[in-house]
Amino acid sequence: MIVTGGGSGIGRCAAHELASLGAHVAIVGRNPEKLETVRIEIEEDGGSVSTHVSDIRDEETVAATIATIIKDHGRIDGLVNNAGGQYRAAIKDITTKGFEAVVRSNLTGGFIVMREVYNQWMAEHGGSIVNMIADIWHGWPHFSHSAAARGGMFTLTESAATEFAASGVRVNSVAPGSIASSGLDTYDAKDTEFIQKGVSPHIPLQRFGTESEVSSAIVFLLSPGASFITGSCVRVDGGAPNARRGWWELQPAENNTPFNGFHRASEPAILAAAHQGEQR
Ligand SMILES: CCCCC/C=C/C(=O)SCCNC(=O)CCNC(=O)[C@H](O)C(C)(C)COP(=O)(O)OP(=O)(O)OC[C@H]1O[C@@H](n2cnc3c(N)ncnc32)[C@H](O)[C@@H]1OP(=O)(O)O
Ligand SMILES: NC(=O)C1=CN([C@@H]2O[C@H](COP(=O)(O)OP(=O)(O)OC[C@H]3O[C@@H](n4cnc5c(N)ncnc54)[C@H](OP(=O)(O)O)[C@@H]3O)[C@@H](O)[C@H]2O)C=CC1
Repeated sequence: MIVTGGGSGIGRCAAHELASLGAHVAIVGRNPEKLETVRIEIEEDGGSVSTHVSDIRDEETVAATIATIIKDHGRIDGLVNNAGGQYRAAIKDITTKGFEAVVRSNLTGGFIVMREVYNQWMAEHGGSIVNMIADIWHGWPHFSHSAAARGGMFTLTESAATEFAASGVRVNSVAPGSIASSGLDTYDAKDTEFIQKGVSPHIPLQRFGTESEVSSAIVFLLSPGASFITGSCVRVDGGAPNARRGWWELQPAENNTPFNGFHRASEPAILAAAHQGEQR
């Protein structure tokens, strides 16, 4: 199994879960120290793991990395195309260079990895691919570059599912909403406040999700349990896109307690609690 972005957050969690189920996990990322830390963790737990330093935007390195994984481990049954990220900015402030950096990170890079895995292995042998996107439905203000890229990845997933089906390759996407992953630590206090005040009040399940809640969707889609699922998107978002004006009047009274003008899910304690659940 390959997990890009396996050195932290959701990717790290998925790598742990896949290794605990008996898979060899090849984790890919730019930062060798992060990968090394996860390698040690997985090996301490008795799992099998290899680390591969590669920027998913660098076509040559990606092609070489996939070739190395096949040479060393003999097969690629699954790909978790998870690496990515973005910074917060209004459209008016996004430079062309910044827009392209985010699109390359969240669309072009994932495309390159998926194409190489398919061409070098899965076209002949089958497999399963999970592409990570985000809660982009109805747009993603202040993250528009990422929304544009993830929207592309959503339809790329649908196209690939049809093109690759005859080769026995399933391709699905997972769309996390607000997840209390280590990835949120890459945002500064102003961004975190924006996320808490602007986003969490609109989550019907009243909290951020956890890394393991996203991982379990990924692992399910990779598994034979999902053998008739391809071209689908599993949302892991606490119902956020379905919340509409007036939705919280439907909540039991004890859940319906706005916090400083915002819903109680915006309390830092809630975020901290979700984080705490993910500590090893
Ligand atoms: C409500 C939202 C809830 C949050 C939900 C989402 C959560 C997550 O996704 S968690 C994952 C978070 N992790 C990350 O985002 C880390 C990965 N991100 C990055 O690596 C960068 O953001 C990247 C995608 C832009 C890629 O960075 P890099 O390859 O290192 O690119 P450069 O640093 O060379 O930047 C190129 C260009 O991009 C512009 N830019 C980059 N960062 C910023 C910034 N913080 N603010 C404004 N502009 C930025 C900028 O134009 C850069 O060019 P230069 O100015 O010439 O450096
Ligand atoms: N947490 C959330 O709320 C949400 C997360 N997502 C997405 O889920 C995925 C996982 O995020 P999460 O675990 O939260 O955050 P993290 O920042 O912890 O994970 C992102 C990983 O991607 C790797 N990465 C980023 N860019 C590249 C690149 N160009 N080449 C190789 N590796 C790269 C990083 O490793 P390194 O630094 O070593 O390169 C890092 O390990 C990301 O795509 C993220 O945007 C989507 C919606 C919501």
